[in-house]
Amino acid sequence: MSKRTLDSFFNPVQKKTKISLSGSKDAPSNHHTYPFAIPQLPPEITDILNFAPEAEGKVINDQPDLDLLYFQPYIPSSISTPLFEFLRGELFFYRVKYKIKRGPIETDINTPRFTTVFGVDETSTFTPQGDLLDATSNKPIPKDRYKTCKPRPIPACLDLLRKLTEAATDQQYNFCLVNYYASGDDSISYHSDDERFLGVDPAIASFSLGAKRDFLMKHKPTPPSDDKSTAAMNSETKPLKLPLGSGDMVLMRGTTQSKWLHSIPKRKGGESGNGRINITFRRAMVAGGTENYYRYNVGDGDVLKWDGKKMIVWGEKKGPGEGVEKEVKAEDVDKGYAGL
Ligand SMILES: O=C(O)CCC(=O)C(=O)O
Ligand SMILES: [Fe+2]
Repeated sequence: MSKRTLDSFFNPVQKKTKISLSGSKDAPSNHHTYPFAIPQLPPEITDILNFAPEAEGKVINDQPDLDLLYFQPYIPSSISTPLFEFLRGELFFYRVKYKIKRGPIETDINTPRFTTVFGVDETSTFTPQGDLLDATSNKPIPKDRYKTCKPRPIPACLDLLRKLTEAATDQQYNFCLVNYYASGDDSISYHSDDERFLGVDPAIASFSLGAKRDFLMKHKPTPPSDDKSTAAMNSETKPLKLPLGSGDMVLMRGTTQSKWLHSIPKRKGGESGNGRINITFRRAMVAGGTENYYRYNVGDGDVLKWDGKKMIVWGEKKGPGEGVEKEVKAEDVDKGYAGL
């Protein structure tokens, strides 16, 4: 039997309710699909993150079909800037280009923000070693399950936030999408995240870090009808503007996605030049969701990394640990988020 010292008798071991005790001493997250390893969050951040949410969520459901839970903030204010700096500095990003076809016309789309994504839909799970298993049989997945992408496990630094968010919102998430808006020229146009692969009335938890940006919402147009209640509702709904600050979280749930649109419009001046990160947690139900998310958030272009001042192309090394100094600018026209 081990002896207890007098000191430990008077200072009994604290019972911790932490979800994860991972700190910077643990190995970085790595996987064969990652261009480079992603460090663990430093303990200065994880220790405080366990106190989230800092504020109680406020329900916003005073308009037809709208159901939001707004945390102002969710992430304790003492760590929102360090967390923003950590994620901007340590994650890999992409500037995705793709084509859309409307009838006979093909249009080139340059996504007007930096993006990255991690996760896999409900039909598969990652082993701790990073291998994909079928979620039902627990056997390796068929080779052709993901034809257009290689799913990436959520790194520990984002998985801790995912687990905390699951507990606080009583929902489950298997995807983490990250947007980086470098300046007021970066944006996301009006869309809804109501793809079939998310199931009916999906809950989406959306975090803001860094510069304050306006989050605009408006009801989807309702088809003209003789029905009085529809006409009444069209005139009843008014657009909403949430000035999302660093650490805020908006949980969109119920019919919000099927009936409302949301956007982050371009802005001149203000804080937007300092950069903003958005993290969304979602739950995709089928393999098509996984293929969609990787296509529109990773794509097949260059890997980009923050060099302390700007995003540069990573990979073509010119010296130890350095990427080529090729600035990636927000040259894009926001032709519209396909949101397919
Ligand atoms: O940046 C935001 O707050 C919104 C991002 C968003 O709507 C999306 O990624 O679908
Ligand atoms: Fe969205």
